[in-house]
Amino acid sequence: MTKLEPSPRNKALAGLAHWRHDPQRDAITRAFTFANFAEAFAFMTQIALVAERRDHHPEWSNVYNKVEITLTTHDAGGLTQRDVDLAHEADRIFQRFGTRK
Ligand SMILES: C[C@H](O)[C@H](O)[C@H]1CNC2=NC(N)=NC(=O)C2=N1
Repeated sequence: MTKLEPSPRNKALAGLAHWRHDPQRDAITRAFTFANFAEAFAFMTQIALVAERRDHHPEWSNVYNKVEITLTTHDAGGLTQRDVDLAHEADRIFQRFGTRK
């Protein structure tokens, strides 16, 4: 998997409104907020299963009801389609949590 060139990358970023791109690392980050820790951890569990199935894993942190996810492809040294796909999957999973504040 090769790094996305600027033009396709910017096109992909336009479809990921809640994610911010760090050009230094060529990584994308989004913070997710939930009603409580149980919801946040349930979200993480679902992401973890997808990540393991795809062999593509997030950098993330959790503080109580917040989960911050950073996606980049370590093998490629930057953003690839795998990150874009996982970001969309995270957005889709998040939509199923109706209890967020
Ligand atoms: C050996 C294994 O397939 C690789 O190390 C995978 C695992 N998960 C990964 N996850 C991410 N985000 N980037 C990678 O380059 C990556 N590589």
